[in-house]
Amino acid sequence: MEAARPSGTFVVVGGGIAGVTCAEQLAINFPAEDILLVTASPVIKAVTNFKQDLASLCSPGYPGTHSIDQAGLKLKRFTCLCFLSAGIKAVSKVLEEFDVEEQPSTMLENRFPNIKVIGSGVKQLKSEEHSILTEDGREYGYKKLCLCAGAKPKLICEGNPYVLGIRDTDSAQATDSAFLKACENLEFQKKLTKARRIMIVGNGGIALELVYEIEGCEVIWAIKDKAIGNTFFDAGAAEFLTSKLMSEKSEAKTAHKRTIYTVEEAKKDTRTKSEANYVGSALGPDWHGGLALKGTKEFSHSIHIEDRCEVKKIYLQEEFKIMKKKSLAFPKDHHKSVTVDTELWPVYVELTNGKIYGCDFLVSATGVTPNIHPFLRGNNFDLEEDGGLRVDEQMRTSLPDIYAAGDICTACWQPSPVWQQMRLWTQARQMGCYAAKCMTAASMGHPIDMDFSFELFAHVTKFFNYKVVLLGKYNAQGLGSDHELMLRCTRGQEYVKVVMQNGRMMGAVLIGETDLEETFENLILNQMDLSSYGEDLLDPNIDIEDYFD
Ligand SMILES: Cc1cc2nc3c(=O)[nH]c(=O)nc-3n(C[C@H](O)[C@H](O)[C@H](O)COP(=O)(O)OP(=O)(O)OC[C@H]3O[C@@H](n4cnc5c(N)ncnc54)[C@H](O)[C@@H]3O)c2cc1C
Ligand SMILES: NC(=O)C1=CN([C@@H]2O[C@H](COP(=O)(O)OP(=O)(O)OC[C@H]3O[C@@H](n4cnc5c(N)ncnc54)[C@H](OP(=O)(O)O)[C@@H]3O)[C@@H](O)[C@H]2O)C=CC1
Repeated sequence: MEAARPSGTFVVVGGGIAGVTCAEQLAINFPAEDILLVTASPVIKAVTNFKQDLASLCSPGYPGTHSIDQAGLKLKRFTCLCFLSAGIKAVSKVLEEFDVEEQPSTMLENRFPNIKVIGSGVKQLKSEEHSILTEDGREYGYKKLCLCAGAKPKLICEGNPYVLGIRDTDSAQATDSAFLKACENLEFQKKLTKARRIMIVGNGGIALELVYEIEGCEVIWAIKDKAIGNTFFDAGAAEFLTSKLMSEKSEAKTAHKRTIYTVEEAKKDTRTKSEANYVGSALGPDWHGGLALKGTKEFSHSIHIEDRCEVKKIYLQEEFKIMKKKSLAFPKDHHKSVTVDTELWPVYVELTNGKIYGCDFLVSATGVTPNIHPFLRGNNFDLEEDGGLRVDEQMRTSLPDIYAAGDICTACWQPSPVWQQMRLWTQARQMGCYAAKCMTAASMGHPIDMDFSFELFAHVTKFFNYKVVLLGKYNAQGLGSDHELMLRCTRGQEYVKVVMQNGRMMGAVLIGETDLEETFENLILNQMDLSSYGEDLLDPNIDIEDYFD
């Protein structure tokens, strides 16, 4: 084994958006120092085309005019909101727009000559010795380390080849490369092309996107809740979206937010790595954009929702046949629902509502677990209940000189009343950038204020081809019963909900082209007393922007 480098280096683990943003910010702050980015994935994720004058305050320092065709990569366009406080009480707001690009790591090194990408997974962290061991047998010392190793799908059932999770690009995209054989169980797209019926379990972001995108394959969608999309929506918004889901998909649907970049090119450039230990980045926005999510059948949409239920048991075909023979094993009702279905299926799923469905495979879209094992084992980190590394208001973990950002960490500071952590692209970028600033401040002995990004929760995405903006306590999270809601809804067009508490706006859900986001962001941030405006706030005949100018 090679000797550890002299400690004195900043090391970042993870080539996802949190790690790359962190490394870039460190490279800018310390142009004369080597920044090591150690990553298990063959591509890194970078934010490009950061368009906005004040962006440098929170961007990783991109020139802003990155060529779209660079290296022939397709881009993922992503729009998000960024709030800039001027260091004084007044907070101004600027719409931030950027692209997310998966790139070979050499592109990052070319842009930032003081970043060195180590294409090998971290096998072990030796926190007491301030060093990490990589899969390729090297050891690197660090003076400050930032862990950005992301998260992995939390599956309803581990080790079952018929239960797929969706995380890295490879798990969603089929290719026949030897490299991917290790990920065979995760080749979602390949399996889908042969599928007649699948079951999707879970009610969050991935499930919402999948049920809308999948064509030519029956989808049984099993959700714990009464309404769809519980992580993002209340029952009203869910109903607004369900009607869209159940209607035939429009032509416009095919205009994706962004296109997925195929990693094949990057893989040709890949350094030696342990295939079995490969851990990819989360796909992020528009991950399904370039995938053919089509099953064997000719129809477009066939979705059946089973609500208020969970998966009770999964039977392989042979197991199921035996069970069926011993008919006593199933209550009468079960038997009925199975015998109606004369087709044979590779796998059968028994739900807690008593129904059994045969299908080709299941997608477990049931959330994520921070990636803390196995490489952090043996280090005494404080963990939060969700399995994340606890970080304080300066992104520090409980161990000296170790920071964390993105999906791997759990924010444990006292948050602003209108911010909460969600494991999202935007927050991964903001945390990565802020962690680098904290590492810099600590190295230089300077104090640092909490970044403005954490003043207000703001997420922009698309579901069922509607623009969706979520602001603040959009689902009245943590407000108890002490709040009221105001709604405006035009079926098929827009759904607007605001959450009010003591006359102040605490959150909002905006579905469709409402044009309200800027005004509402301001109202949530400045906590103006809006009691006197009453329902005028959502009156479509009043130009609310003028009102508050
Ligand atoms: C299918 C899907 C769709 C999504 N869609 C959206 C969306 O539309 N909008 C949105 O805001 N968010 C979305 N997300 C969430 C978003 O992608 C994540 O929150 C974000 O990518 C997290 O970034 P990260 O850098 O923390 O982690 P990741 O992107 O997961 O990166 C982790 C990095 O760590 C590396 N790594 C892991 N273990 C090791 C190790 N031992 N040694 C070295 N390197 C290691 C990995 O190779 C990877 O490079 C989606 C997620 C998924 C899975
Ligand atoms: N457009 C966007 O913004 C997108 C964002 N993402 C992000 O990517 C990450 C992964 O997405 P996803 O996997 O959908 O995770 P989410 O956290 O969004 O959703 C997980 C869902 O699974 C449910 N669930 C958890 N355990 C079970 C179980 N055992 N049985 C049945 N249901 C269960 C959860 O219910 P409960 O909440 O009650 O536990 C929740 O509805 C998330 O951070 C998500 O925010 C993903 C896709 C798109």
